[in-house]
Amino acid sequence: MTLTPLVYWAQRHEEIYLRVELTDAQNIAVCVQENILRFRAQGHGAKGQNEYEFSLEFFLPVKPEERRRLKASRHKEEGFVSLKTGYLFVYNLVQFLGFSWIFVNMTVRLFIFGKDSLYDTFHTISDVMFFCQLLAAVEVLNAAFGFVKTGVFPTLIQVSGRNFIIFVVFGSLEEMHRQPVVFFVFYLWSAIEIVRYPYYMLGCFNTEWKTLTWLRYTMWIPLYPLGVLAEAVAVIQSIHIFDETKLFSIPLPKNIGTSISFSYILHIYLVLMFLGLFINVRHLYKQRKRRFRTKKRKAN
Ligand SMILES: CCCCCCCCCCCCC/C=C/C(=O)SCCNC(=O)CCNC(=O)[C@H](O)C(C)(C)COP(=O)(O)OP(=O)(O)OC[C@H]1O[C@@H](n2cnc3c(N)ncnc32)[C@H](O)[C@@H]1OP(=O)(O)O
Repeated sequence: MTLTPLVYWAQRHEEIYLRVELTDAQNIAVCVQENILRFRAQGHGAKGQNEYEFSLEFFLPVKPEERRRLKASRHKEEGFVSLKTGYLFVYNLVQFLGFSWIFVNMTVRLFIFGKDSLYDTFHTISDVMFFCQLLAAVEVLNAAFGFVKTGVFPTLIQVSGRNFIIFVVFGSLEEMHRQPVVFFVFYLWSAIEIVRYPYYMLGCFNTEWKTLTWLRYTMWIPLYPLGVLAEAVAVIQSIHIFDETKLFSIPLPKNIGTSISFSYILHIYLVLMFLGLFINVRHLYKQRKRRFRTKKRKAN
């Protein structure tokens, strides 16, 4: 008589996770033909040491590339997966706490001090923002090493774009510290992150909260163009300061001229910014379509 092991089923977006309750499993045979998955192995299950098998019929055929992933997800990888999940969860939690502190602090200060709070955002918030944005560089590595299913380039654009603004435009010019534009840039950045990171945290446990998913894939529509616009204002405001202070200017040999102002780089950066905006808006639009298309299909 064939014995059937306990099989746990979990499902998210376009993936199905099956956990077969067998310890010391050996001679594992898993195959997927069209929409049927067959499993057989020897191991210790509910009826002791035995041979166990089961087959499952899916609603639709399994994509060939998904079958490969299925074969690869064996015992040895489980430890790595839980380590990766733990690492991602802690990373997302730290970022969530950092950006929540920024957002709440700025909101409370706005209510208490009104317009005056716009002028000292840099002094009250910049340390935590420096920390969170430096840490965000990890996201490029996460994408590059395949820890998360996302493109390296959009992440690189996002992280380097923000870090250029915070470290070069704001950080190096004291004259920029008291500009209200700092408030708008920091507020727009943190508004999206207090939604994005909890969304990822839930994702680490294959869980989702529909309202949060909707917010994650919708809020960028007004926030991203506004954020880039605020950053462009900051860059434009800094141009004459770089010209006057000659900070970061490139000295030239005497017979050619004095120096090349850093403001030339800023003009090029302004163009890159709108190119970056276009690339990332297109990326986020695709992610949104993918997410909501999957959902609609499931609902039908
Ligand atoms: C070569 C350098 C050139 C430099 C040029 C510079 C030009 C600069 C121009 C641009 C300047 C931008 C400045 C920024 C402004 C602002 O931020 S304004 C405020 C509004 N901003 C936003 O809305 C953008 C927020 N940021 C993002 O959304 C991301 O950073 C992103 C890279 C743009 C898109 O994220 P992405 O990861 O690709 O998409 P998701 O759908 O969220 O994720 C895909 C899947 O990956 C999983 N995942 C991702 N990260 C994590 C994680 N940390 N932990 C766990 N899981 C993660 C995620 O769950 C998804 O998986 P599934 O759910 O299974 O699909």
